[in-house]
Parts: sequence; structure tokens; C-alpha cells
Amino acid sequence: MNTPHTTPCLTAHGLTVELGGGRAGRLVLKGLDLAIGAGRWISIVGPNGAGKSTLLRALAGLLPYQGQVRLLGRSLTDWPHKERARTLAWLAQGGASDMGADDLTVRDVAMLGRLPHQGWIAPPSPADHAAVEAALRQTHAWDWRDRPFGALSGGERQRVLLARLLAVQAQVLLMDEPLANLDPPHQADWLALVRELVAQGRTVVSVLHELNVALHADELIILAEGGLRHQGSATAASTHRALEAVFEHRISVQALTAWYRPNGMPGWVVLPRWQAAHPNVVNVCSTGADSGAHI
Ligand SMILES: Nc1ncnc2c1ncn2[C@@H]1O[C@H](COP(=O)(O)OP(=O)(O)OP(=O)(O)O)[C@@H](O)[C@H]1O
Repeated sequence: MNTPHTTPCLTAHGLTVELGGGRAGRLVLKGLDLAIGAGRWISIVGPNGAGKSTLLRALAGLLPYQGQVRLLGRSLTDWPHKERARTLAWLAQGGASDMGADDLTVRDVAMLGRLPHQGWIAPPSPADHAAVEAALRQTHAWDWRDRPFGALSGGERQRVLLARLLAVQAQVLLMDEPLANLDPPHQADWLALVRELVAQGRTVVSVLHELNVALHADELIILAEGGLRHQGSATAASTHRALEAVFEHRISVQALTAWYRPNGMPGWVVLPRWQAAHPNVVNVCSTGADSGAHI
């Protein structure tokens, strides 16, 4: 097991998940050991079918599993349901088109994030309304607060669901493909948001296919075929090599030249292998002669 740099916030030991049941049952996670430090951003990456979503769902306690999962040192199964829901928030994959919320307004969908804070049949408190407004403003969805959720585009829905996650004000945030359907400016907003959450001491675990975004994380967890292939710093050469290996060397992690790295920016970019193998400079500039990334 890799030791995180901070106190573990989420740990798994011998985490095993079988899905399907009966003869059709498949061993999807095969005895994973991992630890996620508090106040860190971890990205889970790997090929299709590797078990990334299953891992995230198991860490959220949404699936039956064998082995041990601990949240803040306490077994997931020992947490009272509401307390756990206030501590650990979850963003599902796929814009939750199946959640039956199409007739709810955007504001009502975001308010669902406040359920763990509310008593039975109690109306939302001023604190609930304030949390929802802040979350919808953070994802630039406040202007549509009275629109039906079902009338929104895929990317707009994703921003509302992100607001619902933020409205929980949880210590630990698990997000499955949070960038799905988001346009590039809103992907950049998401990155800034994650940095802000982590600066506040919160822990973010995201499943990402966008490797160039994933490389901004503190650490990567790399999965393949239900096994943990690597956990390590997103800046470590060993992590980059593990990433290339798990994608069968069809991608390559390349360092950016120093002049292309303003302070705080990571210095790597993921390219298709054929492009990285080009002997000359790779130019990704959009304007002018010499504003590209020299690799
Ligand atoms: N209900 C199920 N019954 C049997 N197998 C399942 C079930 N759900 C998922 N699987 C299988 O489990 C494996 C892992 O699925 P999972 O969704 O966790 O992968 P993933 O890494 O998130 O994939 P992707 O990148 O494609 O989203 C896949 O091979 C999938 O076919």
C-alpha cells in the first residue's frame, strides 16, 4: 500500500467486488489496498472497464464489497447513514438522466444535496438555501434556478449535479467523470474549483478520462483489469511510465519545456504515441508563429 503524505482519509484493504451475481458474476475489483490522504486530490485513471467507477462506488459504500473500507478511520459500515452522507458526497457518472428529476427545478435538484442536513419533513433552513445558492453560483447555474432540470443540455445538467454535490458541504467529494459534457472553459472552472476545495482541506477523488487534467492532481491511482497497477505522485516519472504501460504505450507523457510552464502549472502533457514520436517540435499553438508547446 502506498503511504499518503497526510493522514489517511479513505483507506481500502483487500477491497474485492463481484458484480452480476450467480453464474454471470464477475470479479471486478480484485483485493485492492490503497490509502487516500486528507486534503488531497486523487485521480483514478485507467482503460475502459478497468473498474474505476466500481472502485469509486465501493469507496462511497454504494456497492456490496468484501474487505475493508475506512472513512476517517471508521469502517464505512459503522457510520450512521446521515452522518456519512454529510461527510462524503458523490457525483454519479452520466448526468444522472435516470434519476427521475426531470420535473424538478434546478434549485430543487441542488437542494437534494442538503437532505443529509435536514430533519424529516422539515422545510429547508436559511443555511440550506444559502448553501444551494452558493453552489449554483459556483457552477454558474444560478441563472437557470427556476428551469426544469429535464430541459437542460447535458453540460448544463452536469453543472447542476456538481452544484448538488457542492451543496452537501462534505469533507470528502467523490466524482465520477465530472468533466463529461463540460466545454473547455467549464472544465477549467472545475479544475479551479477542485484546487479551491483542496486548499480548504477537503479531499477530492475523481475518475477522469482526461489525462491532461488528471495530471494536475496530487496523485494518480492507476487501475487495470480490476487491479491497482500504481499509486503515486502525478509528477513522478514512475507514475508517468505506469500510465503509458496501462494504456499499452499508445499514449506518451511528455515534459513541457520550461518556458511553457507559468508558476504552478504542471509540466507534462499526454499525447498520442504517434505524435510524441515525431522527431521535431510538436506545435499546439493556435495563433502566431511561436506560441506553441515545445516538447
Ligand atoms: N452489473 C454488472 N455485472 C457484471 N459486470 C459488470 C457490471 N457492471 C459493470 N461490470 C463490469 O465491471 C467492469 C468494470 O466496470 P466499471 O464501470 O467499474 O469500469 P470503468 O473503469 O469505470 O470503465 P469506463 O472507463 O468504461 O467507464 C467492466 O468490465 C464491466 O463490464
